[in-house]
Amino acid sequence: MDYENLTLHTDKYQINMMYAHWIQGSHNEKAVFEGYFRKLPFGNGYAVFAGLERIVQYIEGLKFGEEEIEYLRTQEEQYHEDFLAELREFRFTGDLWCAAEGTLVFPNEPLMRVEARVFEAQLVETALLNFMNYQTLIATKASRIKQVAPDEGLLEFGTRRAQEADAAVWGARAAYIAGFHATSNLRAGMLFGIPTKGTHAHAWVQAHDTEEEAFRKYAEALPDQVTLLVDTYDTLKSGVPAAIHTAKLLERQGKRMQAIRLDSGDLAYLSKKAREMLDEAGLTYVNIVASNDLDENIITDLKAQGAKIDTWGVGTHLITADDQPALGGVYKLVAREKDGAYVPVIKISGNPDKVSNPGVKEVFRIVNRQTGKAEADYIALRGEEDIRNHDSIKLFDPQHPYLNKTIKDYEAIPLLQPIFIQGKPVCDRPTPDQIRSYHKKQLAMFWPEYLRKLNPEVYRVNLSRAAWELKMELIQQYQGDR
Ligand SMILES: Nc1ncnc2c1ncn2[C@@H]1O[C@H](COP(=O)(O)OP(=O)(O)OP(=O)(O)O)[C@@H](O)[C@H]1O
Ligand SMILES: O=P(O)(O)OC[C@H]1O[C@H](OP(=O)(O)OP(=O)(O)O)[C@H](O)[C@@H]1O
Ligand SMILES: O=C(O)c1cccnc1
Repeated sequence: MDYENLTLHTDKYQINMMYAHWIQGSHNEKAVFEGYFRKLPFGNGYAVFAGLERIVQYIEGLKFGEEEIEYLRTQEEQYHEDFLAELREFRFTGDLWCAAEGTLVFPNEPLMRVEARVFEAQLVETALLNFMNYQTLIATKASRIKQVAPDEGLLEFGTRRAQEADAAVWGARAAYIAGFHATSNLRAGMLFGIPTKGTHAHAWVQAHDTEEEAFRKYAEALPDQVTLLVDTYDTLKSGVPAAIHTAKLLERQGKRMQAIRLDSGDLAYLSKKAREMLDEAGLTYVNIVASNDLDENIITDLKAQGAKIDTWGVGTHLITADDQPALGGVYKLVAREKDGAYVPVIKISGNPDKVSNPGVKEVFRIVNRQTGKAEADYIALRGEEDIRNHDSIKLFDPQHPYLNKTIKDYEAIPLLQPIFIQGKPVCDRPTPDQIRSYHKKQLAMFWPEYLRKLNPEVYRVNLSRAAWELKMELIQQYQGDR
């Protein structure tokens, strides 16, 4: 079995729709789908787009091999042999436009746009959403943690609690993009070239007669990277004193112990006491690492209590995004080919938030040239007059007219970049380090009011007048038809 082939990493209904299109002869008609989410996770003011590298790998690897074809034959006896033969020839020949990883993104703006034969565009929905939703969620969670601990070390420790192996490595990458410094997962390090770090577990201490012996032997083995876990028996009475003793042994060899790690108890109290003890012993250079079910709220609290912690190890709450374990990104048809031309399509819902924005769209980030700060995102229909050539732009909020705003001297930066054109990859593949520094620059483009953890300001995402009018026209058309 080829476990690497992700072509059937899709919902069966996609293949059913592909089949029905094929039977009806409409499978080669072009369709445009857009991917976006409707609500920000964790009550955050922004999300950090991630998942594109995985999407590119997936699209490049799309191929129905003999195993896949044989399996489909067993799943649905109505699938015609000629359809299965067509699948054997399948490859992605369309266009994919996508936001860059690390970009700050907001609800209801297109982050991915697939323009392809409906046969192809339909197949990829499930996987694209799977990758975008998970990685964007974890990058956003990690970014929240980074916001509250901007000057400390951040280690990703989540693999043992991750929802299986893929989530662990891609989650580690997402955390790195958002500003974490290293992961404990070596495979993530090897795959993506991100830094790895590791201390030791309680098992190392338990495997010796005394804590002092355990620490000494560890220091003998890895003298240049000694971080000792001090909470196995009694943190302040035995763990920290034994660690101090080991640090002194290392000093005699001209070496410096790196840190101690606290993994239970009152982390504020213990870190302050441990700091005092280390300082009194002249070990001001020994850092304190803390772990144990941390997240952005506990870290904020610990800092408010004056905890003396230099590095945070964060696992479960980050990698599982446990306060909101899914991002609800969707993939909606916005235009389809009819008689050789595109017609816009809409999805209407009793829930106004779920009514889709019809038509093929572009997204621009409107950046004020005076301040260098982002003022709003602006969604226009493809083919509208290019707003990059205008002197001023009127941001229009049809539902709240008093919020209208005119911006002068702005730069309009397109958010969607070409990734595949006619099936060929056309994008650079930035490294995680490049994405990480791009993300940092993205953050600098936003006022802190949008970035705060609790009750952030709502960043403006507006439709152009033409995009709004098209939406109203289609709503009227469908409601008039009833
Ligand atoms: N001073 C503090 N203020 C707020 N939260 C804290 C403080 N110290 C520790 N915490 C958090 O409280 C929780 C304590 O969890 P828990 O009761 O499982 O830990 P424990 O009993 O200390 O250790 P163990 O992992 O051995 O069970 C953790 O999420 C930890 O990060
Ligand atoms: O708490 P997290 O944020 O998930 O960070 C990772 C945790 O994994 C390890 O211990 P493990 O949880 O396996 O055992 P423990 O709870 O007994 O320390 C480590 O000591 C951390 O506590
Ligand atoms: O290196 C560590 O301290 C570590 C790694 C994974 C999970 N918890 C801790």
